[in-house]
Amino acid sequence: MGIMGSRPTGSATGLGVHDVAHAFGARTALAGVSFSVVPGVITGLLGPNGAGKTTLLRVLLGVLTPDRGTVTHDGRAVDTEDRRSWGYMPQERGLYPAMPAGEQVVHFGRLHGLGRRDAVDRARTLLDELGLGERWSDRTDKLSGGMQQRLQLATALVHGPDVIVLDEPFAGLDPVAVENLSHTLRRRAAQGCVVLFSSHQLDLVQDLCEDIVMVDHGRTVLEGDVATLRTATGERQLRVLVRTEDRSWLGRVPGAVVVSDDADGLRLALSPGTDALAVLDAARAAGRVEDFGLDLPTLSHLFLRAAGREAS
Ligand SMILES: Nc1ncnc2c1ncn2[C@@H]1O[C@H](COP(=O)(O)OP(=O)(O)OP(=O)(O)O)[C@@H](O)[C@H]1O
Repeated sequence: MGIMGSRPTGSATGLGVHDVAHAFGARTALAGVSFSVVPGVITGLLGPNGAGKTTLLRVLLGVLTPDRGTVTHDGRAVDTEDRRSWGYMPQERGLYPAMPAGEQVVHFGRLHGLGRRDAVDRARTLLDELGLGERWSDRTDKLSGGMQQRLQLATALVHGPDVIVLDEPFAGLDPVAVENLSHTLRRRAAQGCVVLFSSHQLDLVQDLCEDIVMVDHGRTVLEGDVATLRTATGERQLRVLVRTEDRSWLGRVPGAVVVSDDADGLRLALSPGTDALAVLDAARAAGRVEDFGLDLPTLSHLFLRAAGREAS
């Protein structure tokens, strides 16, 4: 049983995944996963390679029929018609290499039934939003990998879907592109869209996700509101750069354990209930403190804990 955050699950609005299980031959990819994605709340489906994320997204999209379980939208079982209106960005690229970037987006808009003028307007707005406005006329295969990824996203968003599902959208992107894509997803969520994406890069997406579903070996190990999950442990880490070789002051602060001690300073794990300011005062009494900060546990840390992999 995983640890659950504060947001109520099983809500009738948004997407619902109910007890989905699937095996490929003898290999169990999903062992009964349930969660919901609330409109307006960016939700990350997180887990290591092979956890079952892509399999789950394929079930959501109806590409794969699971051995067991159902998918609902606003409390109703989803059908092909519903899914056709969604925006989906698969992990593998599906763009026409020789087609110019802008035309590619227009083409997908037309497939969704948009008139040409409307499709062109939306494509222009989207390429500008994704930082590809200057590349409208360039052949798709002349764009960099990260640009093609953003173009793929544009093709998934051109028809203005209210359900957006993305498989590893951040893989291979540089920090600027990550920020750009994050901004686009935040905007869609703020407009009330359902936004679900998968990632194995937990710490890269921890500031973007509001809700998470963490899976491991086809099971949910952690689920809920990120802020609640990160604060709930009561653990903190204190970074302190103190100008002294003396470490004897550490003996006077119970509840602080040294995690690392290097050029960046000391990193101390504070057990729940430890007064971080008292620890900082002890450091200041020992020497000049040039920098300090208090961090919550990272999503990787929470994953390792929840999945019982701390020792590895
Ligand atoms: N078509 C398939 N045939 C056989 N086994 C499969 C197939 N697709 C996935 N699997 C297996 O199911 C499990 C889950 O795979 P899945 O691709 O869903 O993981 P993932 O979480 O998306 O991983 P990654 O982060 O590496 O993309 C793995 O053990 C994988 O080998």
